[in-house]
Amino acid sequence: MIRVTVLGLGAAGLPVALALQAGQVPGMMLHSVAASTIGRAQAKLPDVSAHLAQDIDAMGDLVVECLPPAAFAAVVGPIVQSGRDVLVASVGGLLNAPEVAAYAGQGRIFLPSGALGGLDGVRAIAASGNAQMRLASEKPVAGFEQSAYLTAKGIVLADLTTRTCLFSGPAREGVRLFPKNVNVVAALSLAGIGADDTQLELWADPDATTNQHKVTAIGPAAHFEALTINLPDPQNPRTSALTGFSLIAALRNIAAPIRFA
Ligand SMILES: NC(=O)C1=CN([C@@H]2O[C@H](COP(=O)(O)OP(=O)(O)OC[C@H]3O[C@@H](n4cnc5c(N)ncnc54)[C@H](OP(=O)(O)O)[C@@H]3O)[C@@H](O)[C@H]2O)C=CC1
Ligand SMILES: O=C([O-])CC(=O)C(=O)O
Repeated sequence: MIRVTVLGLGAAGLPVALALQAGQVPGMMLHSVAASTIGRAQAKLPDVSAHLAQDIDAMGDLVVECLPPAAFAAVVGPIVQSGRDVLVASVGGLLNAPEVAAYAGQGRIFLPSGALGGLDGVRAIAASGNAQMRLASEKPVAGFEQSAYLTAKGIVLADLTTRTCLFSGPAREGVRLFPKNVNVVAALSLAGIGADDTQLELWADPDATTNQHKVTAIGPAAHFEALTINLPDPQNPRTSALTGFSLIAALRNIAAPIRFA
């Protein structure tokens, strides 16, 4: 059995821990969990060993990272360095903290599709060369946080009455400015043609009730579009409910003798 540690028990991490606990990932078992404090982790999962996210010795063979982006680099780098494999929800962390990616090889880093559909087609189109890729993402206003960048652009989220473009530009810049919102474009970039050549448009819509992500990938062999319409997690509207299921699907794939690749 592969022993799994889940770091972060919010919208993404809690469903993963519960699925492991319920035996829904063949070949894997829930070993331990972490939240912002040991007490908060124990309150959510009283029967599971809880520790801090920095306590590497307490972790199992495979770690599922579901932390806020700000915690990513300091926590994930040393875990990968310790030789453990990590399935990462905060995919944008790999762009914002490239030193973490440099440790891959000591332990492996697995990337899920997260709240996005279509990365299989994206990878094939990227392999065909000469591709163009872009993502248009749209969320309810409650899915965003006011930031210095938005204020400098004259955008006050609380005042928005119409669908508004918050950002248009290269994925790398979008991930830097909106680390909690566009892990999806980080995943698209890493699966496809890279964060400098992938384009992002980010929209906030006061009337929206779903998080929508539309991938467009154009290559010499195929033209591909994938629209994912996600329901937001009820507790955390920034995060789509599909994210946790994508992590569960990724764990099943990692454990399976016959895998998608
Ligand atoms: N790849 C993708 O497509 C997507 C990725 N994401 C990303 O996934 C990550 C997790 O998102 P989500 O589940 O929505 O986040 P939440 O805010 O819902 O949950 C975060 C969890 O991390 C815990 N936490 C906070 N700080 C620490 C710390 N220092 N050590 C240990 N635990 C800590 C919190 O603890 P407590 O419960 O005590 O508050 C909480 O359980 C984020 O980076 C998010 O941007 C999100 C959506 C899609
Ligand atoms: O959950 C979503 O729809 C997308 C998201 O927050 C992210 O990619 O960071």
